[in-house]
Amino acid sequence: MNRLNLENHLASLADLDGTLRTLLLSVAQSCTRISAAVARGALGGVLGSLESENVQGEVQKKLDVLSNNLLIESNERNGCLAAMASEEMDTLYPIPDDCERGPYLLLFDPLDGSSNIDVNVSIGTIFSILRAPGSQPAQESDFLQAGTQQVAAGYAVYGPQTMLVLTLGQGVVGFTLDPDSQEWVMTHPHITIPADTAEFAINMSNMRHWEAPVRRYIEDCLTGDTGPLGKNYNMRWIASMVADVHRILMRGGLFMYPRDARASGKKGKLRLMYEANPMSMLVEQAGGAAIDGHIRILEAQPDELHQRIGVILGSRNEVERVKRYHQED
Ligand SMILES: O=P(O)(O)OC[C@H]1O[C@](O)(COP(=O)(O)O)[C@@H](O)[C@@H]1O
Ligand SMILES: [Mg+2]
Ligand SMILES: [Mg+2]
Repeated sequence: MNRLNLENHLASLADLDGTLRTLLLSVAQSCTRISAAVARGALGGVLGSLESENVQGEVQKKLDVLSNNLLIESNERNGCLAAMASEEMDTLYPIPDDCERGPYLLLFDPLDGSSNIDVNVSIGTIFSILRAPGSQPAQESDFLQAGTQQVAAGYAVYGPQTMLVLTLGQGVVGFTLDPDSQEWVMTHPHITIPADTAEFAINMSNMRHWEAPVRRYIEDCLTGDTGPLGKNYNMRWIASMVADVHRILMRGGLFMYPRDARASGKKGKLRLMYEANPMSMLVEQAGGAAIDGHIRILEAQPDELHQRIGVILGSRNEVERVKRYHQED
């Protein structure tokens, strides 16, 4: 069989800047290493929590920190980066003085779906790449660029198969990690999201805190074929954004982690820079849409590195309907 791997695919893109190519291979290499740690699970002593909390007050799992360290280790010496930023680090990570610096910024959620680590359910790594504005040394403000400025975004999902899903702004492609050769083999050359769906994903336990437009939409879905949407809906909630978004990229659907009335939910739960932006770029590039309720997520102007945002993304017609419900509210 003639197999196209990630390296050959990137080499075939004539316009791709060589530094960006090196960076993408280096990020993919970090994901290969994280995948190996995830697969060892209890045998590798990687399950369970640490005593520490991250800047957002969340208890860190061993794998959150391990994955963060692997990403730093694999990427600080590749000569591609001015700095990195992560869910698990309070502020930016500057490239050390003894390493060559490069023109890009790398942001990541090293381990997404932390509550699923210890129960052997799909988890992942999400990443976003921006251009560094050029100031040396890099500053936190360099990262505060709208999602439209991303030059690449993607994720690895550690599930029944390990996959890497990537966009460089010209469609979405998917690779599967061959467990024998440890190669990322292209298995999904043109990922697209159908415009319509009859499947939604939301944490229903938060229903009493939702804003009216979200409540209205879900009530319409639950009414089924006798209600205004005229069809019966199914529901899925994995509680790993990476796995829920992966399902949507594979077969369509609507994913929502909306803002809600709780003190902790007023700004949304998911983080703009390393969760919402990269996933929104992937979803848009696959023909879907991504909004915070009112505006396109990719146009949100970030004020801080760990900023949160409401997220509604997936099949285009369904996202438009939820947007309309927000406008009518
Ligand atoms: O447990 P909840 O409230 O359903 O939240 C689940 C959401 O939180 C997240 O786990 C947040 O990401 P982290 O695990 O990286 O903190 C998302 O992946 C997921 O969609
Ligand atoms: Mg996450
Ligand atoms: Mg995380």
